[in-house]
Amino acid sequence: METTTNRRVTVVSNVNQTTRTVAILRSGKEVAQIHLIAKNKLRMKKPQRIFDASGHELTTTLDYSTIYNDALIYVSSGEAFIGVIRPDTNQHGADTNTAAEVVLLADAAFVDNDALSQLKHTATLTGVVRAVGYPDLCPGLRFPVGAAFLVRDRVYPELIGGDIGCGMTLYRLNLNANFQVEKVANRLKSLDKEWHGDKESFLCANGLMPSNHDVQLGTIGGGNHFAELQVVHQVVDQSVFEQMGLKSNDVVLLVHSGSRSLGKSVLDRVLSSSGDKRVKDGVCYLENSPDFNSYMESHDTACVWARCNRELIAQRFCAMLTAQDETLVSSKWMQTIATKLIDIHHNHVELRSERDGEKIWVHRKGAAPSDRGVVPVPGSRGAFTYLVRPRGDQYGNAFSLPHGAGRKWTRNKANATVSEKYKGSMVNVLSKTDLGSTVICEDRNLLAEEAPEAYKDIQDVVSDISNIVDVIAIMKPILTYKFRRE
Ligand SMILES: Nc1nc2c(ncn2[C@@H]2O[C@H](COP(=O)(O)O)[C@@H](O)[C@H]2O)c(=O)[nH]1
Ligand SMILES: [Mn+2]
Repeated sequence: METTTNRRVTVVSNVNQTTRTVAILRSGKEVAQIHLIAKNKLRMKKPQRIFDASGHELTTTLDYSTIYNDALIYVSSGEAFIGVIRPDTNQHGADTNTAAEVVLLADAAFVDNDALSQLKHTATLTGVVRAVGYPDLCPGLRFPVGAAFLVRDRVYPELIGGDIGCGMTLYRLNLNANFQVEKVANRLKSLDKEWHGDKESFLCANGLMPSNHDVQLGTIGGGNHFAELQVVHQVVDQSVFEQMGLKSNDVVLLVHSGSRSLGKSVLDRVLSSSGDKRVKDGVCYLENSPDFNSYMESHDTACVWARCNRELIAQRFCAMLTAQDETLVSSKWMQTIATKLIDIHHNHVELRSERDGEKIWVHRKGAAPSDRGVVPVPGSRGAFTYLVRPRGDQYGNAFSLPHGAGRKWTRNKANATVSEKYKGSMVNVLSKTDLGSTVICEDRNLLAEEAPEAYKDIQDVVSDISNIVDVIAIMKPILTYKFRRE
């Protein structure tokens, strides 16, 4: 004879967690019962996934047998669990180990399950006290991108990645928007070729020693690095916009690049010298140990180098724009052409004070700092960039924000899908965007991999952070530089 256990549960809408209803759940066919309750009582059109209060997805009969009286059951229409995911909780909601808090700040934005698993895994690493995934969360090689990690007493180089110091710099240009984009596009020569100006003086002025990575100084690099001219599409907060030194007819330059081979060599050194220590959980260095000191010195140098790289890319870009000799540009000259408004790293580690005053290492892997004023959150070359100002104390979101829209498709998927979709006309179609902007990218694969449809919807990303930021302005791309052969 079948035994029937009735349990009183509260069924909650994952997206809008104030929408909930109490119901009696009978054992057997729980999925169908919960779907019915979600449709009839929560007015959900297509309930799909079911989670417990810890964020664990309920998929097996065994999962359902552990539902206890008064449990909270979250129903989603396919999106990932929203809220604090606690690894390995028991049926009463208490942690069975000391794993950290996992926070996922995504609701409207699509989040890949592999990315979520990677995020949860980071919360099990020793010393990690909070792992926060932003709506741009996507899978990395071993650790996710679009996340920040608060870690006590140690640093994990792999939670920063190889492009140490990668970030975004925003300049206001002393040009008005009336110039002809195509004319300007023709002036832009390769920003991937070596810069033949006086590197040594440039480095020295920035406190850096020459190294064999300097052939790449001032070069943009592959992947999703870019330099982009944008105009103002909409001003949302006029007073903050003006305080930033912006006017509605301004043209801005957004540069996204990092430390090129220098940062990669730092991570490579960490991985190759770690030997057997490099287990699943990654290499970590205890605060003030010799390895920690040596890593932090290289990390800090890579961050300064990355910042200089963005500055030199901007100088070369502006020199080409104004038909100057790009080898002769200088910071002083740049100040007559442009004003730097924002300059942030989104791959780095830094020490901060937590709410309780305790010092904590904030690791960012594709996460913009939220304690330095307004930051840009770009979508793609075919989407808007939002200038957002953090609001509130920012503790819950680990002093960080999304660094972009984040990839929806892997590079392989984007390449295959986009090449198939546009076939022979791909280069022509993708050299313009739906926003009417022009794209310079002479590498077919990169053009496809970086197509706007390969990225998540930036509006979803911004709506997911609407309770922790204010939108100040929305910028529209007019010319994106990715890669030119000559
Ligand atoms: N405005 C533009 N945004 C872009 C472009 N290519 C990528 N992106 C966005 O930037 C972030 C950067 O990600 P990262 O992990 O490489 O640091 C990415 O998530 C996109 O949202 C572009 O050409 N223009
Ligand atoms: Mn980056």
